Amino acid sequence: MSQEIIDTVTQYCTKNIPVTLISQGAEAAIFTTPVHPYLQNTNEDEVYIIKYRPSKKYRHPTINKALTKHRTLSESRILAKLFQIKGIKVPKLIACDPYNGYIWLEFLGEDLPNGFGFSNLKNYLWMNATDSYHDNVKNTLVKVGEQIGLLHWNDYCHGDLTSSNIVLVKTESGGTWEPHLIDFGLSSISNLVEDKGVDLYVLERAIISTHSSFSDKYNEWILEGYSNIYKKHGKAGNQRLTEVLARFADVRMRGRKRSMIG
Ligand SMILES: Nc1ncnc2c1ncn2[C@@H]1O[C@H](COP(=O)(O)OP(=O)(O)OP(=O)(O)O)[C@@H](O)[C@H]1O
Repeated sequence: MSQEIIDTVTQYCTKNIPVTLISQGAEAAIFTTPVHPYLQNTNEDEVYIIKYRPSKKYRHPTINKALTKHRTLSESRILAKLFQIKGIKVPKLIACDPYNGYIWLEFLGEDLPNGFGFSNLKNYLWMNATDSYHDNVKNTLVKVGEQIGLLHWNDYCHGDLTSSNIVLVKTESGGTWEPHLIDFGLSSISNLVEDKGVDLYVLERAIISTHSSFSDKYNEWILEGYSNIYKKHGKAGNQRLTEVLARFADVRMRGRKRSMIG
């Protein structure tokens, strides 16, 4: 399966654009390339992301085409709009070919020291497991909450908010990390508290499942950052925050009941 996808992408990109597969999920295959699609590269160390949505064998070709186009366009539109919103950090959209299912993006993140892997939130928390309550960890998690708060305040919902979909980028000074959100394949524009509550619940579950010993504190810090954003908007902000948090508690309760009943 993988080789077939690599061949398709290699052929599409031509030999002028070398690609390396770095991840293959349920929806898409992710490649890196040193080549920008329409600018002359000035820096040989540049890396870009190519996200390709392969067609599914079990789907009718017409449905495949329609879904590929719809999902590729939807993710690109949301990324382009989010990039315009002050404070929200997402990868830059560089190019999009909705008919063939390709998105070209800015590459974010780096390898963490000591073999802890790529700098997503999940690996970062593993890296800090021996000093979990350090101020740096708190600052990072509060900033994660702020990113989600900004997203929700602007009525966007992520739809797949796991700790792997939060990439940490080192600040210029090198001492701290700036969380960026990636993978908007399931995202939507939504003012429903239900969608926001589900986003918060999905991330809470992701943190509990991979970092259970410290998850209470971690989730508290994320909510602290989230609340900071809403509280900046005075009475209206506080009211909307109360509604989202109430629904979040409700979603959590439903989740518990479901796992008890099975
Ligand atoms: N802009 C980016 N910069 C750096 N790495 C990225 C970027 N976009 C994606 N990746 C890497 O590729 C992985 C998969 O990307 P993404 O989540 O967008 O694809 P996906 O197919 O929807 O994934 P999945 O099906 O696993 O949810 C990410 O977890 C990340 O490691």
